[in-house]
Amino acid sequence: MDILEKIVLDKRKEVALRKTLIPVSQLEASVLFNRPNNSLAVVLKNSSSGIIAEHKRRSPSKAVINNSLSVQDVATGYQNAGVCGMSVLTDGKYFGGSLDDLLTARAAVQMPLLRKEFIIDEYQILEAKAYGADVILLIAAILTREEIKQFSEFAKSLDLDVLLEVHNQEELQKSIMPSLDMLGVNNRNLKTFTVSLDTSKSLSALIPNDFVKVSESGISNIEAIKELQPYGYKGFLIGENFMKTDNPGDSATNFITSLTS
Ligand SMILES: O=C(O)c1ccccc1NCC(=O)[C@H](O)[C@H](O)COP(=O)(O)O
Repeated sequence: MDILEKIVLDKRKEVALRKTLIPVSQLEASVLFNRPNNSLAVVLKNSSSGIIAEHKRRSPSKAVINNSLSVQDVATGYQNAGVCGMSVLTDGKYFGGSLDDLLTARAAVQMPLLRKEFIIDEYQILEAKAYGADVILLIAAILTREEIKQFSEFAKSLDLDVLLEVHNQEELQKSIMPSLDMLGVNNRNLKTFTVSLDTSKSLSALIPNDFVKVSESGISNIEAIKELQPYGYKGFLIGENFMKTDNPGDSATNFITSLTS
């Protein structure tokens, strides 16, 4: 069983339990539920840096990255750095995150927030909206084409952006549909945990121009971004490279300054 299969197995149990604790009516009554969307896709289209900075305490590939920072400080630091949006990992078991992290980030900043989660049920999309997200992630490797269609259309009906993530050509080809805003190519091989920018490069030509292209994982220097920009990438999701430092906001500031100067 690979890591995604393990995560999904646990996620099904977790979501079943969460549904018994917080009914849909309570999520829909959240003050954030009617908040207008701040579109990450629109911000990325108009940005010269395209940085989406992630809050990531730990991961299956790297164990602990940084456990000692407040989400509020990280979010404020990223916003001050001028990133286009922030990704907040909300999975607890494998990444040490939570929906409260998303809520804390939402209270601290106005920029677009991505709920980084392993979505396998519409209920999690309602949670994303209720806790202040602007964007959801759908992972093609764990969903059928029918589920991608159902979940992305449901997200659009709630005024959320949709980032669809793929790892290979097969996942990409089954996923293309008009209810997606952004197509993300994940450079991390989830069987070996190795990262290669070649994944983003080789899939770029297969992504129709209607979608904002995002490259995810393993981006640790500005040279990587300069290498990917000619392939049409407008968004770059960076986690560990910022989170492994004592001050992710300052690290993002220095990164963006070198990239845009
Ligand atoms: O990061 C992992 O080890 C991981 C393992 C299994 C599933 C997903 C995983 N990561 C989620 C992400 O997509 C990354 O956190 C994100 O792209 C940032 O990556 P990085 O800049 O390499 O921290």
